Amino acid sequence: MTLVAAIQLNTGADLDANLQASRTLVAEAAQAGAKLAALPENFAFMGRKDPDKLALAEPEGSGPIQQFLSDLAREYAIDLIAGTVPVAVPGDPGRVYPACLVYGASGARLARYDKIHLFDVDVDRGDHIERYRESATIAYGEPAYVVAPTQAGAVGLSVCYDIRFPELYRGLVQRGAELLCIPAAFTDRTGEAHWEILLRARAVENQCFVIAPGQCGTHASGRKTWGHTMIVDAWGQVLAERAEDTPGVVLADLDFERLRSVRESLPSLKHRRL
Ligand SMILES: O=C(O)CNC(=O)[C@H](CS)NC(=O)CCC(=O)C(=O)O
Repeated sequence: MTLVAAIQLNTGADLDANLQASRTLVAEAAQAGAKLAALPENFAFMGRKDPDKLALAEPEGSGPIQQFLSDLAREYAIDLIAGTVPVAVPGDPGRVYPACLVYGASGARLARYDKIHLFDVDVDRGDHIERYRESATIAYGEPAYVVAPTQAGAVGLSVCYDIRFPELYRGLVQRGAELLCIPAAFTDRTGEAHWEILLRARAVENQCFVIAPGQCGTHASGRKTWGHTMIVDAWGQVLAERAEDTPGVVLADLDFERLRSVRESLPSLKHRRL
């Protein structure tokens, strides 16, 4: 059994306050005995306007956000999956990579995955359309399957809108993933309709645990996110979920023997013909 934590945040436009909130909840997770904690997409910053984050872009491997993450992992001896960090795009000051970075308990960086699918979507809110054009300020990650070795096993990395592209997760499970991480800032509208069903489907079809830390509440832009941070098992059961629309820690004990018994008794991953 391995205790893991998904951290729900309501990230605002004050970097220091956001890092402080992340620290407090990672500390709470570590004190509860979690071996791994996962922070949501954009945990460090959500500004009034999409381009505001460009000012925080850090070169790969250095900068205050990455230093904070490395220190935090080491200080609490916990593996840390950092939703997304704005990493500079060489030669393009107008966009950042949405990088999901993983740190080990020693503070060393274990993996980097850049979000592949960008949310260029018009969300129909009944009386008006809410327009998202993520690719205007975000650079596409190069398609890749990234599996990070952690204290909670092999973790397949993805971010938010990626959840709608099941082929990514099939590739991750074929490369050994037993836990799928989906840090998110889902819209309240699409979240209500699709969040739980998509998370549980990815868990069932890939026979993996799913850990999905989300943003919640209203942000500086006026947009609302869905919250409902959850951890799901390989049978599709929700092991733990945050019901409150406020920041907090969601904990679950992952039983990897049970995962293996699910894969043995219902060997759908071995029955694939395509
Ligand atoms: O709203 C914000 O400011 C923050 N949101 C995000 O950073 C990202 C990119 S816009 N959100 C998603 O990918 C939502 C996906 C989603 O909601 C879906 O697939 O339905």
